[in-house]
Amino acid sequence: MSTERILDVSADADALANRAADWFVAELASRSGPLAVALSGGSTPKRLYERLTRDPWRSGLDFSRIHWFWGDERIVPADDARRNTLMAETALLDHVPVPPENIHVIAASPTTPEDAALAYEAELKRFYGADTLDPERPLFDIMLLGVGSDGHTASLFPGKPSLAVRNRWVISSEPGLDPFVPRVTLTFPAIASSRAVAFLAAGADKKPILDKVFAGADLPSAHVTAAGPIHWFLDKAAVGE
Ligand SMILES: O=C1O[C@H](COP(=O)(O)O)[C@@H](O)[C@H](O)[C@H]1O
Repeated sequence: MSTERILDVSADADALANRAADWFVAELASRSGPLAVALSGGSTPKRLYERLTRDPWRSGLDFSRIHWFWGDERIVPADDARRNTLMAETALLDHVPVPPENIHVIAASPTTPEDAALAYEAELKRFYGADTLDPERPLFDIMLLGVGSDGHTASLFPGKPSLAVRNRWVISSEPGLDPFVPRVTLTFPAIASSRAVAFLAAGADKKPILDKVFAGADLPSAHVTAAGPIHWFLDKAAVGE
């Protein structure tokens, strides 16, 4: 299991999105067979998603092979602007030739968070073809993550019992930060079953929490592991001079 960090610092959020898009396409190009990507919500990945609808990135992706999942979701109605799915559809999935069966959405309300989590775990197990994660065969090819101002990632919030869950792939979780709506999140073991993880964080408001993460603070985003290195796509404002 890798905890190696690779830092990639760009001039600004637009340059960061270009770097992350180059990396995303190159990562998937090196793999054969069906591909699994877990998307995150948040402001920074939106720019990456928009890049992937345009060349040169778009023509570098074989959309028939890519399956799209989410690392976490807000359990609100499907048309609620707080849905991570809605953001990814609007920025990316509505504009590219994705077979509908390749989009694996976490259920919206009125499904309860626990039912949504159980159904998503079953969906992931069906896709993976087993009930147990094999460290030699990661579930995801790419896992995209963000870091909140409190150090949370996906919907794994500091101090919450969800951080200790090892026997589930997907759970319902309580928010520790706005928006205070019920959430569903992958657990640490499911996130760790990724060939490559990329965190995206831009802007000066991320600097205080990134300073803590890189100083080794006990925060969810600092505890992510993966089969391969953990890439951090950042901009200069987020790291300071
Ligand atoms: O609530 C969430 O926040 C994190 C971080 O988002 P950001 O806008 O501060 O970058 C995000 O990664 C997660 O998917 C989302 O549900």
